[in-house]
Amino acid sequence: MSTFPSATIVGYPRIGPDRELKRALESYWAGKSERDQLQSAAARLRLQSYERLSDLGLSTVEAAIPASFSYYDQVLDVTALLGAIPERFRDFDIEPLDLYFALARGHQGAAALEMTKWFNTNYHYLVPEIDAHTPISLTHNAPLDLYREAKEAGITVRPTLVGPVTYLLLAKGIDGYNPLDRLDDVIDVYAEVLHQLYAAGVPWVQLDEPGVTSDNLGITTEELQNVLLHAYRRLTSGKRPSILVTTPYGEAVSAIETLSETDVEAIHVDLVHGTQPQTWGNKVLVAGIVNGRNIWRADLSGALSRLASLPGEVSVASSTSLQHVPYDASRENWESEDLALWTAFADQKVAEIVTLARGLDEGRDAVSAELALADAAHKRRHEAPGVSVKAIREATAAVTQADRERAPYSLRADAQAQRFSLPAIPTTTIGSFPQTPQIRQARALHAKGELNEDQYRARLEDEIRSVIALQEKLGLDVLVHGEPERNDMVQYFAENLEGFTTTKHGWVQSYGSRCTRPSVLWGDVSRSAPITVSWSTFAQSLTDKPVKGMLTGPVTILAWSFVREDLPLGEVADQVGLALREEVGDLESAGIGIIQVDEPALRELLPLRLEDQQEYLEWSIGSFRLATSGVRPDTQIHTHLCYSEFGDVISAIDDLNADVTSLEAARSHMEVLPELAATGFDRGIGPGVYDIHSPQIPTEEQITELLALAAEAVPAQRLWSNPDCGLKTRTYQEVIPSLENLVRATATVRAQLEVSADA
Ligand SMILES: Nc1nc2c(c(=O)[nH]1)N[C@@H](CNc1ccc(C(=O)N[C@@H](CCC(=O)N[C@@H](CCC(=O)N[C@@H](CCC(=O)O)C(=O)O)C(=O)O)C(=O)O)cc1)CN2
Ligand code: MET
Ligand SMILES: [Zn+2]
Repeated sequence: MSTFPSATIVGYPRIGPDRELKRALESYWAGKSERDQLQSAAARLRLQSYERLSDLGLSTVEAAIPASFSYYDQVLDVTALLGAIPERFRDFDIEPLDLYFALARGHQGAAALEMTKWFNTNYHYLVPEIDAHTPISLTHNAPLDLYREAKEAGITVRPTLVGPVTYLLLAKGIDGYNPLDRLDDVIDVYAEVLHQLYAAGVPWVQLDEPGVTSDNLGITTEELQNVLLHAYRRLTSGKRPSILVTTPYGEAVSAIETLSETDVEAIHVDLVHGTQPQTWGNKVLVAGIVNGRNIWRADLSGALSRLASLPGEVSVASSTSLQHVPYDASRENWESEDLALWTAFADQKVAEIVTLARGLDEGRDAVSAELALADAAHKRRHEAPGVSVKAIREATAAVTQADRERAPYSLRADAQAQRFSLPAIPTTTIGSFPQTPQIRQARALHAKGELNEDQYRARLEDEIRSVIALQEKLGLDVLVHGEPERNDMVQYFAENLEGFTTTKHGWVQSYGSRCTRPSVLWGDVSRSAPITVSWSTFAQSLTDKPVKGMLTGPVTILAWSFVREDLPLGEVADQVGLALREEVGDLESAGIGIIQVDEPALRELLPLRLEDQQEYLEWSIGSFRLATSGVRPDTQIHTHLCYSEFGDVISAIDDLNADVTSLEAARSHMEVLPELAATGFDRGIGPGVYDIHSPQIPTEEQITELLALAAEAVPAQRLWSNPDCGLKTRTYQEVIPSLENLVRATATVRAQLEVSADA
């Protein structure tokens, strides 16, 4: 076995410091550039990343640098490697890279693979579809290509793949099939890949097994143990490079003990989100001590003490891949010196890891300057203005259970029915309308000072006028203003609340070419002025139909931001909840009768371990209720959740106590409705009747079929008709015919119900 480097990372961002990969991908997809242009842009990006990591101190000779590139998604990469292509894609005569994109984005009527959240992050992977007949055999050893490409540039990288167990745990079995039944076929391919890597002289390979940290994947600890033993005994039996298995995102003690009974050479542990195992045999322990999920400067002194207490051969690493954080904090123009001092993005984290490795090797004194700086940053957090604001602390301390309660639902339902007199199965949308290039451009000009406040506002009001006119023409029942003023549903609120800051270059990949700039929640949160009221009242002034007020909920604001770690999350959530409660109150006072508070990330933040879930649900639901319970009975509160897999939070949907809940449901054919009914849920529900993630326009028949299915599970008085999610990523060309079909289909189902009621 060759030695393992003393410092490494689990993975590095790949979208490019200036989103070069995003631009190259979107240009290629739009037919504006050739495949080889995309491929050379990607190669440039990879080599630049390796050089950067080497400048930051990772070894170029010891396999310290992971080859963690992906064109779209690391799980899809394995699907491509295995050739595990669902039948609907098998007859296309297209190049492998185009087939890869077809799986991600759909192609000529073949629906894309489903996309879902990667563990408890805002990154999405493409769900493999595996059944007894899925072809599984090595297509092309892409990890080997990456190794050779780097080798030519004089750098020994560590090929990195999602491990076989996690791959199958994340896969979807067709018709109840258990994907793990194909474990041996998958291992055959991995073994072949490893053998080829070995033959090419690759010293180390990394297999990521985050699946072992989750209780939500339908496997018992015991079964997992057997599967791991079987997989890694087989994988280590042939000729192969040394193997590092990583276990990021959570608690992995028992899996690590199991892995230590196999012949893998190194095991990674997430020491930030999990606990330290008792034993890891004679393996190299790759200690994930620098947090890959946040952007706060590490407590180097504490980390070094902890590392020094670990017996055996230890390598210093990130807790997870750094793909969840932006590249470089030094590029930001921070609004205070404190923020500059407190923050560390991927590059700063690599430097921290290198520092810790040096401290471990040469002793504390060798890194005393770095330790002192980190200590000073932590000390400063306690004193800095805005970190602890007395009035805000008093307000959250004064919250009572009564602040989280509304009048009984029956009373609300009557008051609302009188106030709004909506038809059966009211039609609505989830909030955003297409973010056109013109809107984005106006925002960019406004940011540069080339459009003043009034000019920018005037453009957005024009947009709202046209969105309202369109909805009236379509015949929708409850309208929205379309959210044109928002760059992002979280960032927009962060820009308008105290206690947050936002970044200019802090892009993080969310899925494919789509990125977000997570906001930074560093201080106590409060609202200094109304945020959305003028937009909502402007929109309402244009129509007699109700226009929904539109807010993002506390849990989602937290989930999609980098949150301070010196206060319990539940308390931070209540601060945000109180700020939103003021906004809800102002919307109500301004005559907005329906207010939607989106919580698409409620499921995402659900802890991976069962034992932690109850506490989470208490504070998360509590903060939503705090935000929404201050209103009159005749004010209708809506919420919106996406990303199916509601199973684990199904009772939480009821506990939110919203009057109307819209849910993603189209791709899963309304499966959620009977589950929800079983919990006793009896309020308004809008199961999505078409999938907005696909560019394909749903037909009237398709929508009618889904809505009729929904009408079997939910009485018409409580059923709503809406798309699965917001329309911001779509074009008007797609949106207009889709909504026309939605309105027609709804009319058809209403008529069917009347006929059967008369009969
Ligand atoms: N935070 C967050 N997480 C989420 C979602 C979400 O909406 N927000 N939705 C779910 C799915 N994830 C998504 C993530 C990103 C996007 C998305 O559309 N991202 C846009 C960027 C959105 C944005 O921040 N736009 C800004 C900045 C846009 C921009 O790139 N501006 C140009 C300049 C303007 C121009 O000339 O076009 C630039 O900076 O170069 C704006 O509109 O103001 C993208 O990648 O393209 C959609 C869904 C789950 N997680
Ligand atoms: C990711 S959930 C999106 C909800 C938001 N109101 C929208 O329509 O875009
Ligand atoms: Zn949504």
